[in-house]
Amino acid sequence: MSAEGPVGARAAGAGVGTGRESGRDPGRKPDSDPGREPDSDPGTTTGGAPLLAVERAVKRYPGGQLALDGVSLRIAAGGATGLVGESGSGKSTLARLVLGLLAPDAGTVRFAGHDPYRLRGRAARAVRARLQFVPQNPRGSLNPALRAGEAVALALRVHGTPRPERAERVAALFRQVGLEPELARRRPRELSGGQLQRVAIARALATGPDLVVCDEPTSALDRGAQARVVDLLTELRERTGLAYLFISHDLAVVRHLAEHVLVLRNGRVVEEGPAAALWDAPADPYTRALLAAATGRTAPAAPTAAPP
Ligand SMILES: Nc1ncnc2c1ncn2[C@@H]1O[C@H](COP(=O)(O)OP(=O)(O)OP(=O)(O)O)[C@@H](O)[C@H]1O
Repeated sequence: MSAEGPVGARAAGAGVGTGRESGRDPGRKPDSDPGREPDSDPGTTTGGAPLLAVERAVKRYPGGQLALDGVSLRIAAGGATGLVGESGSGKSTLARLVLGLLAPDAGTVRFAGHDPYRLRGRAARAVRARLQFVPQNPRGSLNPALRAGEAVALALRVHGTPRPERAERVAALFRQVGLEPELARRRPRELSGGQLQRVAIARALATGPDLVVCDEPTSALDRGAQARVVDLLTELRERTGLAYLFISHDLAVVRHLAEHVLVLRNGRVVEEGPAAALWDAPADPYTRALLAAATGRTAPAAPTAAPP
């Protein structure tokens, strides 16, 4: 999905805040966080329901393109699910549904019990603070006229952090993503791709989200920066207990970040399962092709029940 597209545009505005709505410090572990009350917080789980539930979602674009054809997925609080598939398989369309930028033609999307597309006003702002987005291309999603720190401060402002607290919070968020706070003074053109992606992650974390949708967050980076961003995302999840929907065409990257993986082809899930199982013994020929593309090796076919 293009970062300049509707998700990037809206999430840049919506994906901002203080975490005040949920009373959390995004840098804390869940068990040390007095604000995290899974049972009393209707959004973290809803009577045991998953944090995110997409049920049999169908989306056809004007002009007839069937982008999603009955896709279901669930992510529990703190879980990490990967979505892989080649270009055009429907990954970004699913991200747009989850972020409430598109409505499904059939099926349902529920985040913390809410339909993200139908939310309006204060409720929308409070829920969106908990549902964040990291785009593919941070250079396209960050306003070139704003300093990096201003972009994060804007996120804090939209979600109600009082002005006197913002500079300190920006510095804390920069440190949290492994950036020297001094870099907050630079504009996007003065930062590397990896640094920019960390700024985009800091901006997403500013609201204290429960779920971050990452759409190909490393594909614009070189191998080294890619690995460092994957490590950062892993560490942030361990530290804060947030959940990820991690979208990529690259099974190798997804394997490191996700426990559960769905393989999407032409808008349908052709295979899903634990990341390690898909990696070791993919059942579907399409998954095997994705694996071969990611690694250069030909995976063994998964054992079948009985020979024909
Ligand atoms: N706004 C649109 N109008 C019409 N068709 C669209 C639109 N956006 C996407 N499509 C089509 O829907 C299908 C799924 O597109 P989508 O962007 O979800 O795929 P993707 O897996 O994210 O691809 P990529 O990895 O290239 O971003 C494609 O066939 C695409 O051409």
